[in-house]
Amino acid sequence: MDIFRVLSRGASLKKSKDYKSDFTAPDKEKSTNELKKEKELEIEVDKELDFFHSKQHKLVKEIEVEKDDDNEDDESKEENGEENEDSTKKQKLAKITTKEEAIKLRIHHGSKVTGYDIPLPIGSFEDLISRFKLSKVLLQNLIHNNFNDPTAIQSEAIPCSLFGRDLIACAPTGSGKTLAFLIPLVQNIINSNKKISKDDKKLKGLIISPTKELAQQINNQLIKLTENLNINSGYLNKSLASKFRSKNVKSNKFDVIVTTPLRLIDLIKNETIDLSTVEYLVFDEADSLFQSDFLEQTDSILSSLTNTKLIKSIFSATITSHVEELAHGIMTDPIRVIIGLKEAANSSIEQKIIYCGDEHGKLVAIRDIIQNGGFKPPVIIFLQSIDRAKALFNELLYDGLNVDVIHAERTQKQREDAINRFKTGELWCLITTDVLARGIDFKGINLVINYDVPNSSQAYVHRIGRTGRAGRAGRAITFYTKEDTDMIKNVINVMRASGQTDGMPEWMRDETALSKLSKDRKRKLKREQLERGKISTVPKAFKKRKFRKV
Ligand SMILES: Nc1ncnc2c1ncn2[C@@H]1O[C@H](COP(=O)(O)OP(=O)(O)OP(=O)(O)O)[C@@H](O)[C@H]1O
Repeated sequence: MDIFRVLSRGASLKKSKDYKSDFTAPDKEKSTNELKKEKELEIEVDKELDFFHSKQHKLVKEIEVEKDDDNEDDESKEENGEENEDSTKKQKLAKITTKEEAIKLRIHHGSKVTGYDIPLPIGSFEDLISRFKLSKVLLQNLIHNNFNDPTAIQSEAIPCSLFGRDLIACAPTGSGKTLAFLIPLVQNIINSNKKISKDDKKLKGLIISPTKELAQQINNQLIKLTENLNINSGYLNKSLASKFRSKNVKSNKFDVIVTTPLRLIDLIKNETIDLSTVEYLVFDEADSLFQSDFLEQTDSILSSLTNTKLIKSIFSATITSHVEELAHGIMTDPIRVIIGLKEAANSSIEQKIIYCGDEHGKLVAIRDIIQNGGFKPPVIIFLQSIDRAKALFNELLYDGLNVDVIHAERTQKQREDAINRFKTGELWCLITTDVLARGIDFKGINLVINYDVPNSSQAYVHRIGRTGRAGRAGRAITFYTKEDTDMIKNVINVMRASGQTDGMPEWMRDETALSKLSKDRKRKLKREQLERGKISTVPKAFKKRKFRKV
């Protein structure tokens, strides 16, 4: 790619009146062919230099301009299935049209796609316009939110769901799985709504998430994506659930509902929600929803979804073979998309483990990181229980750190406040339990500290996945003590699979150095909480003034 040709063009600041604002020569001096080539080159260069896809591509800008010029007309052409000839020409770029191109893209992305009759991936969001008549308003909403190019999982998952296929999708943390299920869901709803009158609208989409924070985050993303599309989505929080229970709200008020399992089951039991019209079902963080503590609830939701046309998708960064087996049991000919390695963490996270001996050693280690400049905010610290999260919070508060704590015993308001302060940078460090380990998208977290070793390799992948998101770099440090001899093996396995052996002591790098955990032992570790010593170095009398009840 001739990057320098384009970058050096217009380097002279002498600007005659014949020259355009970007200092390029006037168009009349160039042939149409030259101009076309130059435009294509600019788009390519834009893409090559725009590592985090933060710039709007010219191609897309042009589609937007056309749209703005003739908004209504375009939409009606779209409805009639007509296409604007000019924009079709422009859309020729970044298309995947052959199996060979698909193979190349899949090698580049590290994607493995299996199943019967697999559709070609997409090379760009614009590709969706010609192949699936993607709504231009939806494309505009993507661009306005700076989603310019599809990530690997989006390239594969979106066409599968638009073709109405059941889907098992596994891709690294922070790689854009949310949009991978929201874009086709929204487009499918746009298509269905075109065929009916406003009064006949019915609830069509259901998204299940294991935590309230994640459900709310998904709904926020959905609201941004559906701007000007006349699509109603609702996060089933306490207040909305009570409106359903008192029959002040009916299912057909919404096109999509995002919820945690228990809230929904409560309404199913009271027969105040009608799920028989739902056509698209997504289980986000599916492996957690298919684990024994959630399985009964998941099953009961599934039995209320009676529409024979129901399309099901499951998404997670960690999908075990047991979960896949369960998924196959409820799906029809699903397509399986795996991005990267199933057992690995996101490759942009630098992982390290630190041996601390005992509990006292952990406090010494964290203070050492703080004092030696390794604690670059924003930082998230994970602990195994609410009591331990509270105890560490009071220790670090005593040290004068700008810190807060989130756990299941804090009120929804306190949790939301802390999250907002953390997001705006007012708060530097958030201490939490596994309640925030999955799906939560804090932008630009620099460091995740596992103060307590997570109890499974999946929990480890999700916790450290709060950093290193959307192409950014991140760091993860895990403390371990003599009590963690078995538990740390889960972490070591993920580090090995992710090529991060530099972050472990040299003697551990040899694969034969540590005996493997049996399946039984892994299961036991997941179920039981390790007994740990108290977190405290400062006598209570000294702490009194700063001690806060949390
Ligand atoms: N196509 C895109 N271009 C640029 N940024 C994107 C794109 N798709 C998603 N993102 C951004 O990437 C970040 C991570 O996305 P998302 O939360 O969907 O990740 P995820 O794969 O679901 O992660 P997790 O497994 O932790 O739930 C978000 O901030 C999102 O806005």
